Amino acid sequence: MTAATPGEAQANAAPVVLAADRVSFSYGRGAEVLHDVSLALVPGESVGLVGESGAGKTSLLRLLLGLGAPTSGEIRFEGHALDRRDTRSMLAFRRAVQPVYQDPFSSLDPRMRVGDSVAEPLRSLGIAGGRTERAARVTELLESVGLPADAAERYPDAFSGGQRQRIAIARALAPEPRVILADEPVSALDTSVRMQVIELFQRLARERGIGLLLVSHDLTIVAALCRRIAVLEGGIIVEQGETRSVLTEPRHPYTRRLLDSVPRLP
Ligand SMILES: Nc1ncnc2c1ncn2[C@@H]1O[C@H](COP(=O)(O)OP(=O)(O)OP(=O)(O)O)[C@@H](O)[C@H]1O
Repeated sequence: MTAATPGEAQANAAPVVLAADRVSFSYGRGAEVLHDVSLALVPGESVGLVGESGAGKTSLLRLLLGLGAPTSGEIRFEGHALDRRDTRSMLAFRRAVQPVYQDPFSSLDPRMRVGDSVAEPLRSLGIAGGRTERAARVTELLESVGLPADAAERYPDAFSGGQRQRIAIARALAPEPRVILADEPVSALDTSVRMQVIELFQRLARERGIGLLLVSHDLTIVAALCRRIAVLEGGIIVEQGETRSVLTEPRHPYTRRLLDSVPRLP
C-alpha cells in the first residue's frame, strides 16, 4: 500500500463539489450525445475524462459549466441541482467552477492588458476589492503560475503559448475556485512545454485543494496527472476508477483500444 498524498487524503474525506448525476443530453432534437453519465468532483482530486473525438467530452464539460441543461438527470453543485432562477447560488457556482480552454491564443482578449484579463473575473463576479487590492491579487496570481509581476502591464501577444496558458490559469484561479474544468488545456502547446503546464495544474490542485477535471485525448497526460479516470465512448462512461488500475487492467474493450493506440506510457 502506498501513502496517500495530502491531496488524496483530502480528496478521500472531502464532500463532492460538482457532479453529473445520471445526465443525458442531446442538442435540440438531435440524437443523444450523452447517456446516463455520472461523475463526481471533490476538492484536491484530479479526474481525467478521456475518449475519442465525438465521444461527448466537451458536451459534458459544457453542462458541468452550466452552459446548457441536461435533457434528463442533474448537474449538482454542493449537493443541489443547478437552478438558474436562483441567482445567489448561481453566483456562488460561477465563482467556484472555472474553465480553462484549449487555445490560449483565442481565450485571451488581445486588446486587454494581461493584468486586466486576470482581474476580469474579480469584477464580473462581484468579488470585493478596490484598484490597489485587485492589483496586489493579480501580482500574487501571476507569481503563483510562474510569471513575473510586470506581465500584468503587457498584452497577450508578448507571450508564448505556454505563458498564455499560464495567464489563463491565473485568471481561472482569481475567484478562488473549488473546481477547474480544463478542456484539452495543453494540446495546442508545444510538446516541450506541455509537461510544465501539467505540473503547474498538479501543484495548484494539491496546494489549493482544487478539484480538476481534465478533458484529454492524451492518456499519457492523464496518467501523469489524474488519480481517477473516466472513459467516455459514444456518450457513455464505459469505465471509471483509479487511473492506475484502469490503465493497468482495463476491463472494457474500448479502454484497451485506447491504450493500444498509445505508443508508450511512462
Ligand atoms: N453544437 C452542436 N450541435 C449539434 N451537435 C453537436 C454540437 N456540438 C457537438 N455536437 C455533437 O455531439 C457529439 C459529441 O461532441 P463533443 O464535442 O462533445 O465530443 P468530444 O469528445 O469533445 O470531441 P472532440 O475531442 O473532437 O472535441 C458529436 O457527435 C458532435 O458532432
